[in-house]
Amino acid sequence: MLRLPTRTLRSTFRSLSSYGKVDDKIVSLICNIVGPDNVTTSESARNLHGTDESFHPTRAPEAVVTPLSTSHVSEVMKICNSHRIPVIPFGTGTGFEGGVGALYGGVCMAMHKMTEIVEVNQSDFDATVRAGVTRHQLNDWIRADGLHFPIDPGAGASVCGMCSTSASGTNAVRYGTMRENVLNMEVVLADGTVIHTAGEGRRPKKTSCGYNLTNLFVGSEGTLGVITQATVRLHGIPEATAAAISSFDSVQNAVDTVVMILQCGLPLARIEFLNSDMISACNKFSNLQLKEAPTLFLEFIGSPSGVEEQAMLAEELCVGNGGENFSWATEHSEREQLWKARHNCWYAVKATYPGKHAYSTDVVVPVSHLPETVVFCHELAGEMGVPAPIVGHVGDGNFHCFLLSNQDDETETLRIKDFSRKLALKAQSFGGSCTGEHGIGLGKRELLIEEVGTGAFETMKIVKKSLDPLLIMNPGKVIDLDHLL
Ligand SMILES: Cc1cc2c(cc1C)N(C[C@H](O)[C@H](O)[C@H](O)COP(=O)(O)OP(=O)(O)OC[C@H]1O[C@@H](n3cnc4c(N)ncnc43)[C@H](O)[C@@H]1O)c1[nH]c(=O)[nH]c(=O)c1N2
Ligand SMILES: O=C(O)C(=O)Cc1ccccc1
Ligand SMILES: [Mn+2]
Repeated sequence: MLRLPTRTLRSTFRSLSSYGKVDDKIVSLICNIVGPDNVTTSESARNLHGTDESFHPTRAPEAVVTPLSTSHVSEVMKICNSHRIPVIPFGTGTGFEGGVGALYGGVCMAMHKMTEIVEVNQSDFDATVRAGVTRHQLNDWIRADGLHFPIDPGAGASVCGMCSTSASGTNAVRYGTMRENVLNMEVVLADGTVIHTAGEGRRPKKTSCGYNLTNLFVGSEGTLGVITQATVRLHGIPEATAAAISSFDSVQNAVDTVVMILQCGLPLARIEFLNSDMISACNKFSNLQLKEAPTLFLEFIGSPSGVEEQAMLAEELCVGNGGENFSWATEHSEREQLWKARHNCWYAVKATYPGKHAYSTDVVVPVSHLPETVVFCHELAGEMGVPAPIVGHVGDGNFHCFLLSNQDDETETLRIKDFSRKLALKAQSFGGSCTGEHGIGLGKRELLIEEVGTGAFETMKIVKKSLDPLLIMNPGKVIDLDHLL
């Protein structure tokens, strides 16, 4: 039976609610560890490291530290823990949920100088990278070996940042998310202890060895420790690839087609849905001439003949549901142009509505509920007068609705929050989740409680307090401090 913390524990926590300041003494202690070039209190560096892609309220950290090694991270953690100073890990700042803001002050642990690709085991299909390595850098390194790391959040995120948010992207329908692709991580805990979640040097493709600490830290959003190294799965670059596109006369028909294609067991590499507002933004931003209608982008991989067979079957299913303009390309440059435009959706909509604040929803539902959830989203946006470009990794039942508001218009901002909440509750009512890949951060903390229920939430609190009793790791994210004090 799970229990709330005892009264004594509660009063201890209450007395800890004020954090230590990063004064000159702390800066000089940190400087002694990492050297003067690797700690700064400059305003520009602090501002840069306090913000991500989101519109969530934020605050700059008091100092930015750039460790060069795991032992640097560990020694800095020991200082921060003993002075009760918040530590906020920072990868590349491409997150969507306000994860890097220093809400209670403290030190930003910016990982970009830990850039080593430690090893690539070509014949075992795995690689180990330090925290500053981005997914693009890893892919550039392994391409000549015929390998790739397919998890693709549009941005050039760090691999360890992706571990931290449990990221995925357009390839997840084929290759899974970070959860299925991380084999081991080195993590520095709040008190400076260094652990390897699956044991030092281990990289088995399967394991039944005790509690799954790897998946505890995947998705922990910097609230349980600093991930200093990750061992990830790699995959072979497919022999042949084809991309296809088809437009529909209604959202319903387009999304029904997705369900049908999945039910036929067609081994897709990607299947993405874009509504007409999103296509319109992409046409302008990426200089495309696509019909402004609900559209599917698809990709097939395998042998040349297998790819052709898949594309023809997909075409049949699309046409059967009223899909028009089915066209497919095997040419690398044509495919690149299409997927580049898809990955630039975020920037395309931001450019279409300059000056507006952008927010993205991230619901995911069991795929049989996808059509009604997307249609619900589309109609609710219409009713509420909210412009709503939609794009989604529909093969996983996951989609994003891009919401825009005037920064100074409080009513509009509230309307968007209300919309986002209604959509998340709808997804939860279908057995889905308020976030498929962007995380909880700041905006979805209440939805987390509704989603997992009291028992699981209390268990999460116990985990957090056990690993970080002084609550210094990225405070205020995922679980509101009020719930922990
Ligand atoms: C244009 C575009 C498109 C997309 C996306 C972004 C952008 C700008 N994203 C979101 C984003 O890329 C994703 O959340 C990444 O995992 C964030 O990685 P960063 O390295 O930028 O982490 P960032 O620095 O933004 O940090 C994110 C969170 O992780 C923590 N963190 C970072 N590094 C850590 C470390 N080493 N140890 C512990 N905690 C750490 C931070 O404290 C913070 O809470 C996304 N995502 C997605 O899943 N699917 C998608 O399709 C897209 N698409
Ligand atoms: O492109 C994606 O898949 C994203 O996760 C980012 C995003 C979110 C909402 C609208 C456009 C892009
Ligand atoms: Mn996405």
